[in-house]
Amino acid sequence: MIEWVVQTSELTRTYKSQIAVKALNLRVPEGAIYGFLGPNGAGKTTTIRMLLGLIKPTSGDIHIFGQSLRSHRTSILQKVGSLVENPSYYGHLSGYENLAVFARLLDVSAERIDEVLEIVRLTPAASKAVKGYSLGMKQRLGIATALLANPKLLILDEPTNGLDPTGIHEIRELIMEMPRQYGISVLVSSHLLSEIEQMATWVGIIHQGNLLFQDRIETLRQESEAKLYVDVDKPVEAYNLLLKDGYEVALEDKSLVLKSVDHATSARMNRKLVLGDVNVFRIREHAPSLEDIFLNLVGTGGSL
Ligand SMILES: Nc1ncnc2c1ncn2[C@@H]1O[C@H](COP(=O)(O)OP(=O)(O)OP(=O)(O)O)[C@@H](O)[C@H]1O
Repeated sequence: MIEWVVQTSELTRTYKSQIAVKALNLRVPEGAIYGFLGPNGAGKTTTIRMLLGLIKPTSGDIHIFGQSLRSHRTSILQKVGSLVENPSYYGHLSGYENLAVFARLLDVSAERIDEVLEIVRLTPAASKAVKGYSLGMKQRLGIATALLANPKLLILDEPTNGLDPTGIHEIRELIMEMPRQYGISVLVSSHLLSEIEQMATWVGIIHQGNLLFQDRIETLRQESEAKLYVDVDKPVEAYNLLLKDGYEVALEDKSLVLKSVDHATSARMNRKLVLGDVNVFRIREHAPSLEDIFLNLVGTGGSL
């Protein structure tokens, strides 16, 4: 059975008359890298802020580690590390000194500072002033801060925003290590499908406050497997003919759609249709990309 580290029920947040997040039932499995994907303005940050107790839901519930955030807020948030928007640092202090400030607040040992610097690969730059850090280094310092108190869950809101390809790669590699090496589940938001595709094990797609898809990334990939599209003059008759003959067939926009694309099946199916007095205009194979599926869900307005 899957253990859910985050479970929301009908989570909703409105701003005046605008619904930013609509009856969200988010499920983040333990050990997952959950890619929370959606175009700008979809409701990702609003959801994340609710999960971190930074804003109150208008309605609905949040359970993290199986406990209600409302009644166990402090104990839950002690085990959650987060990076939301660009964190602010003391530019004149070094990376180490900045972490030491947080470590004192969190009552964390000096050894842990060294450990998190090592994890985010900032040890060589630990004594350098943060004002000299690149944006990628600052984001890694942000993740180091989030890791200080040994969290079981890491919540990262668009951590690669504004980074160059090298910076994006470093953050991605870092995120991918979290469940495997440190037993930390991750919820990471992004508006870039390509990014989520490369690191997530689960994906939730949000658009205009609605969760349109949520499952394992493989399930999304299966949707992009090749199918056979058959255009005929009498789609309904053809559909019934194939169905009666035991084909796994569906009717989509007047085309028959079959899962199987092997030669023998398509030849047999073609013969069946022709003998059944159906004119076959075209048999074509098509495999939608993940991008097609995403755009289909959110419409072409969604940025990728
Ligand atoms: N404080 C606020 N007051 C009014 N409306 C808000 C507020 N915060 C967010 N919204 C609105 O709620 C909707 C969801 O915004 P949100 O920031 O959660 O989206 P997002 O998916 O994180 O997008 P982005 O990637 O652009 O940050 C948007 O239409 C936004 O304008």
